[in-house]
Amino acid sequence: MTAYDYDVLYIGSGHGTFDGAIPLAAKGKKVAVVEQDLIGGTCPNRGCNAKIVLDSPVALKRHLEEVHGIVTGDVAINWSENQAHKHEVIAGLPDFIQGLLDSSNVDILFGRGTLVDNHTVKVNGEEKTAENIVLSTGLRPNRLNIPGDDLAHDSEEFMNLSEMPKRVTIIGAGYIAMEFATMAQAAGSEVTVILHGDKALRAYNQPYVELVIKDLTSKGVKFIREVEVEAIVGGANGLVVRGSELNIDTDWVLDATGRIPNVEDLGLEEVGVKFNEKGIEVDDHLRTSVSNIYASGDVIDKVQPKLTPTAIFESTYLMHIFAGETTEAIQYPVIPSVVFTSPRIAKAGVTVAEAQANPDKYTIVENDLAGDWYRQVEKEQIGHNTLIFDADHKLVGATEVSNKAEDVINALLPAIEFKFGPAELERMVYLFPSIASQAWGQL
Ligand SMILES: Cc1cc2nc3c(=O)[nH]c(=O)nc-3n(C[C@H](O)[C@H](O)[C@H](O)COP(=O)(O)OP(=O)(O)OC[C@H]3O[C@@H](n4cnc5c(N)ncnc54)[C@H](O)[C@@H]3O)c2cc1C
Ligand SMILES: NC(=O)c1ccc[n+]([C@@H]2O[C@H](COP(=O)([O-])OP(=O)(O)OC[C@H]3O[C@@H](n4cnc5c(N)ncnc54)[C@H](O)[C@@H]3O)[C@@H](O)[C@H]2O)c1
Repeated sequence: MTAYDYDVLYIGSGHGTFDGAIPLAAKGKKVAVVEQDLIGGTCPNRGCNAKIVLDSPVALKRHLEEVHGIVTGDVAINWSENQAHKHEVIAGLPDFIQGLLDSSNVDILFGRGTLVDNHTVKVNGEEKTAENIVLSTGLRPNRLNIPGDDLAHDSEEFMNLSEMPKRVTIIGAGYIAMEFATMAQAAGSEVTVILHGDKALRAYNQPYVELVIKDLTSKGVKFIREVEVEAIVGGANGLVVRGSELNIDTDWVLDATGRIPNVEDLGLEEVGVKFNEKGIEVDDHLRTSVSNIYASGDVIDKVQPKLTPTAIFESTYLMHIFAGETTEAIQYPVIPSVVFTSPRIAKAGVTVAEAQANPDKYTIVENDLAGDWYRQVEKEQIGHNTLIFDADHKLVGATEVSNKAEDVINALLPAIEFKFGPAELERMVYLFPSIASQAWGQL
């Protein structure tokens, strides 16, 4: 029998790796993680955690504006203090995650990993062998291929801004564009969002997306639809974003046109691992076209949303595979998602579009939450949800736009995932008064 250096070697140290690698090593397997940058990857360092700290005063500001009169006085966000606070909260996360890896005896190999053959990875000129290899290299920002694209910035640079620029122009209308437009506006910038189509956040219920756009527009954000950006040029007074019949003077440009998989210079072609522009191709066991090489997290070409909960589920599934605890194919649970605009839009399960396309299978119930006494407590101005039931009147999908949409969708998730009927619903008792109790009361 061949002796390898490791049972499992992961390339990349994000959620696609560490949530599984730590318990796997704790079960006695010999595990290594290769990382070329900060331990923990995107989510803790330049994604979810960083973003939610910066967003916290934005959500608070909205709340204070809604109860204005009850609470008096002007509210303004001090961006440099917000930035310093973010740094305080997240700076220790790589060491914290490294501590968890160390204490489970996971070897961390700092440097860029490349495949040499199906059992060998080269890091800093040194070759390490493993019985199984997991590719968990994540995504990086797409850059528009236009003249002056080097004058634009990405989401990481936005989240490191020590001062918020006076005028911010955002290209794209996905998660990053909408969340960062919300933050920049609340921090005092004049914000313009350029859409190349006519819709933002395509995966979400469009009437709710339009409510958020209307709200941002009322605060001064400009949304310009159906424009192809052609160039970014330096002007006498900052920058100019040029598009079809459009010239926008601005100080700072965010390229938020999506994220692309890290598949280059990894040795994939040489070893025979198949991939395409959406990521690495895997089977229903997350195995690539080379049988002992797996993929996990955002780098996979998949239909599930490329989010942290998906990456955690995949790395945990692989842990069970490598520990010999399952040979079953991966069965994804219902994966919820949320856009941290203000108000938020969250969803889980069957979408409104799917339900509308299949009226024989689903019943759609729309709720205007303005009449809900609990929502009036905080004088919330925007609140709607849509619940989708199957033929047995079991909840199969939900979406909400409100300040606490993520909490409502989280509260409803067990009913969707486990297909609760009346007996189970009756036994779920929530604290009262609370948002979960109100949400549950709708079922
Ligand atoms: C601005 C932003 C906000 C986000 N907000 C949310 C949110 O609110 N909620 C949510 O669920 N998701 C959010 N996401 C998505 C979330 O961050 C990702 O889904 C998650 O981080 C994916 O984890 P991963 O392990 O697959 O990839 P990553 O965390 O990207 O990790 C990949 C790692 O691999 C390393 N690497 C790559 N190539 C090599 C190599 N050859 N050798 C060594 N190391 C290598 C990289 O340095 C990186 O550390 C956000 C993303 C961004 C960009
Ligand atoms: N709350 C969250 O969970 C959250 C927040 C931020 C990011 N993320 C994750 O990060 C990833 C990246 O987010 P994102 O917002 O960059 O991507 P996205 O795919 O959500 O949005 C990309 C946007 O860019 C537009 N676009 C594409 N090409 C363009 C072009 N040439 N010109 C103009 N517009 C163009 C698209 O129409 C779309 O509106 C997503 O996969 C998401 O899962 C999640």
